Amino acid sequence: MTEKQAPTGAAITLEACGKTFADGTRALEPVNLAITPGETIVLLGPSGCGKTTTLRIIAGLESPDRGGRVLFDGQDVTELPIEKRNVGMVFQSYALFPNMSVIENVAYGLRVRGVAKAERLARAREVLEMMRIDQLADRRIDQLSGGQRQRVALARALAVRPRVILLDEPLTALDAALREHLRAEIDGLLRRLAITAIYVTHDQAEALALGDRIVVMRHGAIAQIGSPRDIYFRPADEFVASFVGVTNRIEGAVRNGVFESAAGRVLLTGGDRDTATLAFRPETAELCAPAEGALRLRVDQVHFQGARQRVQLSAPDGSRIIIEAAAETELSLGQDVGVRLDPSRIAVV
Ligand SMILES: Nc1ncnc2c1ncn2[C@@H]1O[C@H](COP(=O)(O)OP(=O)(O)OP(=O)(O)O)[C@@H](O)[C@H]1O
Repeated sequence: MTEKQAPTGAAITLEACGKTFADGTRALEPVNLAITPGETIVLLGPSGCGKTTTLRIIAGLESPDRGGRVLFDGQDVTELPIEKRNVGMVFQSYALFPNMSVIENVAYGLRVRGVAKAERLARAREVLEMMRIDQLADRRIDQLSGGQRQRVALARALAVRPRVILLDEPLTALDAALREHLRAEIDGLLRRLAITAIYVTHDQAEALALGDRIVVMRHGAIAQIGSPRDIYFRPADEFVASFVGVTNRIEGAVRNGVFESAAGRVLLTGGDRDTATLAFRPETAELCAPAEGALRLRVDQVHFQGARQRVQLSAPDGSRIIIEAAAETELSLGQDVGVRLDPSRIAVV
């Protein structure tokens, strides 16, 4: 991540914004959220948790239930329609005009705003150059690849110089390699422009890479708001822990300051408990000889990933543990191994 410039984006505040649809579906519990100018906020959560509804309320495509308010830079915009809010939007499906050229698509928002032709084409070209796709200016949309289309969609959203850009799963339709590439590009662009951005995704890797802060949502409510590190290393509850990456869990009990389970014993600093769950991330554990580890487990599966390998282990009681190991470590299925844990990176819940 590079540092952002002095912000040019709007501060956005949601006050008690809930949403009940006409058919009675309660999509959103009253949500409070304060987004600072220039910040990139990621709304993360499983399908149906209310991410898109939140985004549409900010855009002005949906109004919140009575009592809810949306503020841009302190000004109440709750009653303002989308075209008066100066927001840019990018969707998963490109929503470009197929019969117009790239530059006409990018200039479209300026045309709607009554900007004269010469100026709107100049501004559209400027955005295309900034995104390094000016060589595509005269192509038709159906002559573009998926990645190019999504760049054009982003250029079109930025051309109107919005105070906030709203992105709803913009990379979902693209293949994995392209997704990662474009994600890095979007990150660089948002930071360079210091625009306020709200990005909806159900992909945790995308959220961790892009967000200044992440809002984890569940059943129409906010489960946790925090920096990517907060969310990853200090999840507020089981739901956040399991949604954001793989977490290993071992059931056991704590006696005399020692966590005891079928997989092994771990020295702890906390108090005793009859039932306890030890939780840790795959990359915080280390393989070692069976006699040297806190846990003793059996190798069930090995997935070679290039620089690393992901190893699935099992305990005598059947519980499964995933860890990451250096690719050079040779492992055979059924082999007994030890696992060393970093005491500062385990949680007992
Ligand atoms: N116009 C509508 N009428 C009735 N229910 C709706 C409407 N739009 C959305 N919903 C419901 O509101 C809930 C939240 O939907 P929303 O689209 O905000 O979820 P989401 O988190 O964006 O999900 P996804 O990741 O699948 O897009 C869902 O149960 C959905 O079915």
